[in-house]
Amino acid sequence: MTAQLDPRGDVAVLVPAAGAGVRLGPGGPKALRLLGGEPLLVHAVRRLAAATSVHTVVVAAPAADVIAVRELLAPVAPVTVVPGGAERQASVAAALAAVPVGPEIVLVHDAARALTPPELVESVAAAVRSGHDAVIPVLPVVDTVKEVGAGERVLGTVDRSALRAVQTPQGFRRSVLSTAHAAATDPLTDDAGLVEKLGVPVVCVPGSEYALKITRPFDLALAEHLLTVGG
Ligand SMILES: Nc1ccn([C@@H]2O[C@H](COP(=O)(O)OP(=O)(O)OP(=O)(O)O)[C@@H](O)[C@H]2O)c(=O)n1
Ligand SMILES: C[C@](O)(CO)[C@H](O)COP(=O)(O)O
Repeated sequence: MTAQLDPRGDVAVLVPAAGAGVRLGPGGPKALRLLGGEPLLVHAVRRLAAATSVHTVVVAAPAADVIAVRELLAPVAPVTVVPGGAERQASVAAALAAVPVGPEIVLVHDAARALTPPELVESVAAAVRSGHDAVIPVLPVVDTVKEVGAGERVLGTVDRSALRAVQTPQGFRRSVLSTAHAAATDPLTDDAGLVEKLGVPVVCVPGSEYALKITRPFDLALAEHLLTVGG
C-alpha cells in the first residue's frame, strides 16, 4: 500500500536519496548525514510534507537502508520508501513506478536540497497546474564563466546572461515525466534534460538560495549556518 499525505493534494514528490555522497566525503550515504542533528532526508521530507498540495512522497533510499529509512521517516510523514538505483536517474525511475493512481503532477526533488522551502514546492507545482508540462526552479549565474581547454587554457568567456543554475524540485505533468523516463537511454543529471530530449518545452521559475544542493563539505557548513538563522 502507498502512504498518503493530503488526499486532496494533486502532487506526488519523488525524492532520490540513494546517492553515496562521494563529494561530501566519508560518513555514509549523504541523505543520512546529519544537519543540525537530523539526517538531510528528514529535513527534506519535513519541508515537502508542509506543502499543502503534496498528496504522496516516494523516497528512493540506498538499497541496504530501505527498512531503516522507513523507520526514520515514520514519525516525520507518511511516505513510501523504495530501493534506489546505481544512478540518480534509476532512483527517480524506481520512485516514479511506485506513485499510486491519482496525482497528475509529479515533482522530483533531491534529498540533498534539504532546506528547500515548502513555498518553492508550491510555486513549481502551481506552474505545472497552470498548464506547463515541465517546470524548473533556477537562479542566475553570478560568476563570470570561462570555457577552458587543454592545459587549463581559456578558450573564451561565456555569455552568462543566457545561463541559469538549475535546482529541484523539478515539476512535470505525470504523463510527460513517465514518457521521458521510458524513452531515456543514457543517464542525464536531471529529469528536465530527459523531457528536453522529447522536444517538450521546459519553463523556468525563480529558485531559492535555501534550495542549495549539499554537495561538498562547505555546502554542509553553509546549511548548518542557514538552519541556525532560521532556514
Ligand atoms: N544513485 C543515486 C545517485 C544520487 N541520488 C540522489 O540524487 C540527489 C542528487 O545527487 P547528488 O547530490 O549528486 O548526490 P550523490 O550522488 O550522493 O553525490 P556524489 O556524486 O558526491 O556521490 C541526491 O539526493 C542523491 O541521494 C540517488 O537517489 N541515487
Ligand atoms: C538535479 C540537479 O540537482 C539539478 O541541479 C542536479 O543536476 C543533480 O546533479 P548530480 O550531482 O549529478 O546528482
